[in-house]
Amino acid sequence: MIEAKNITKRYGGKTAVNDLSFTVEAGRVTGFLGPNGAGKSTTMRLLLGLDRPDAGRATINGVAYRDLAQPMRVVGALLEARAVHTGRSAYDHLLCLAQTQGFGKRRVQEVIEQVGLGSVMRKRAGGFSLGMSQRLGIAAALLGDPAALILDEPVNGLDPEGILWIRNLMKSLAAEGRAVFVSSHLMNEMAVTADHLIVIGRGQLVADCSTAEFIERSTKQSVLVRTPEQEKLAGLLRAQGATVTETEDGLAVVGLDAPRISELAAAGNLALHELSTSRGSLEEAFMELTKDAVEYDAAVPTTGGAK
Ligand SMILES: Nc1ncnc2c1ncn2[C@@H]1O[C@H](COP(=O)(O)OP(=O)(O)OP(=O)(O)O)[C@@H](O)[C@H]1O
Repeated sequence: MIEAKNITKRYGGKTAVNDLSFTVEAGRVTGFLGPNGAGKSTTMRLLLGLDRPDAGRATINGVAYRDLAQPMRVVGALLEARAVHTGRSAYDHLLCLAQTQGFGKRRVQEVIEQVGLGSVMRKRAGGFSLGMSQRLGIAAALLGDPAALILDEPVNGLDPEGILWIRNLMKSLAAEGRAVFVSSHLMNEMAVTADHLIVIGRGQLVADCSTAEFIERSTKQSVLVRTPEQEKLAGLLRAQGATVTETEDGLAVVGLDAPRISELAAAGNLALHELSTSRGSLEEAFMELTKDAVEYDAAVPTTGGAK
């Protein structure tokens, strides 16, 4: 379990992370979302002991990273895949890392196979594509068979095949009982990958809830209605408290669901030519939510995790 308790980090006059608390539970993928500059990388660096918080405490399985006797056995991290730039082969790079922690050649071979780099393991890692570098970075993170993983924007710059691969890997690592904490600024990607979401804006917590709950609460449902009697129906629906907008496609109705609209139309003897329900874009909801962290601080559920 990864835990941040009231962590704050300032750089000069800039507060990058502001009194942030959350828990990343084992056995699920927790998405860490926020627009660029929200403080995601800083938070991950604080969790990994690469920076010291000005206030608060970050722990992994109850212990601060710097106090872990064998950190790679507890938490694996992918921060900057390109940081792997090296003249060494992928195999030698991993072997060096492994030896610092007392892992053998067999473990190196295992993680190489796990990330699909078997055929290129003798090639110079410096010449790897971004996708291959990401795989190598993940192999390094997995070396110690850690209970927790911290991955900063692992899908950035990857092709669709690479994105799918990382998505499935994260899910399977969580299914094995690990705590998987993954940052992204892409809401749609996290919606299909994460079980739980922690959303920050301007260094502050904006939401901490299940992905399903986030989607349910954040996107407005609207119903498109086509009828030859547009004005009459619009009047009927407004009288029931719905917000009705006349668009080129028909009436866009918010505040009443499709069954209720059809009942009201039937009662009013009005024909319906189309009735379809849609949800607003998740990406739009996310941008709206994070555009002003303070304004939206209390607007979204913070169930489970925020302590
Ligand atoms: N070493 C530093 N010195 C000064 N300011 C910093 C430093 N590191 C981060 N910041 C500032 O802190 C804020 C949070 O940055 P951070 O990189 O954590 O955000 P992020 O959510 O990871 O964004 P991105 O997705 O763009 O990486 C930004 O305003 C950034 O400019």
